[in-house]
Amino acid sequence: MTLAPFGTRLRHAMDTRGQLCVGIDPHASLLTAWGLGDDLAGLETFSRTVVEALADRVAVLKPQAAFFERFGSRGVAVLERCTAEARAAGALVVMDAKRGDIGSTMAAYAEAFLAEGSPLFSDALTVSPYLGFGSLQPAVDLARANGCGLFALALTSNPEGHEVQRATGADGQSVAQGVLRRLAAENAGAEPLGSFGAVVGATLTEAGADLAINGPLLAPGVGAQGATAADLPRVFGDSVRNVLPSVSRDVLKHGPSVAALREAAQRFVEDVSTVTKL
Ligand SMILES: O=c1ccn([C@@H]2O[C@H](COP(=O)(O)O)[C@@H](O)[C@H]2O)c(=O)[nH]1
Repeated sequence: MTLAPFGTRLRHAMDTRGQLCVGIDPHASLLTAWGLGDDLAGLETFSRTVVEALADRVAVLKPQAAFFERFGSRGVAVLERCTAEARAAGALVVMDAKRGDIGSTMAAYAEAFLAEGSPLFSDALTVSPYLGFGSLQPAVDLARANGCGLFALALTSNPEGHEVQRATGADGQSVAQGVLRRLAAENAGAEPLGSFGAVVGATLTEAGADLAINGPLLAPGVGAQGATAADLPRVFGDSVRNVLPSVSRDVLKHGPSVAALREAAQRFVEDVSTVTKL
């Protein structure tokens, strides 16, 4: 099946369901808080419950691959089911695996997540451009061919990211600005929204970079890391309509009640809507 471009599908999802991505991060502490074991059965119940609660109503679900991989191949099998079920229920899935490598290895990573028929096929993948933006070309090509998207790490939500991302490159611009410029080039002419997004933390004091990339801006850091919806206009300025705020723990802590998970997500959707519609 040929998918419409990811940017088009994401714009529609954000306009109809609201600008929110909920992360599926099965921390050991959350499994325990939900009364589950920190084991494979707990992982399966946790991820199934989140998908049941939210996949038919939030725009995007973002499984954090690391929390599944810690259980080895059987954890990855849970991730496969979770991804397929979330997509079947209507959510877009952004796989948070932060892949980045060179040449044929990058191509293999891209095939793992962005080739139709792959067990982990996702609507978009987070990628690291810090082996050089050009090293992501196999993923850019496959994403474009298959109606998928990428989110490249530009200005991450953690303070440690600054030493690399704010460093000045040979062209006198910050390294992050260079990543944003390359994303803008990939999105040139795309309507209503390009498919090649940036990760820009909602925790930043200010962006300090031009975020007008004609693509989505995935904004982790809302909730447990301290940012709120009220911070979004300050960080994202005129690009706030293209922001996809991402919350994991601050929604997930309301489980295992399906109703409570839904209420928590809905509160974030409404908070975000208040600031993006100004
Ligand atoms: O800059 C980044 C990039 C990715 N993340 C990921 O998002 C979630 C955040 O979880 P919370 O519980 O809402 O803090 C997690 O999977 C991170 O790996 C990020 O936080 N910052």
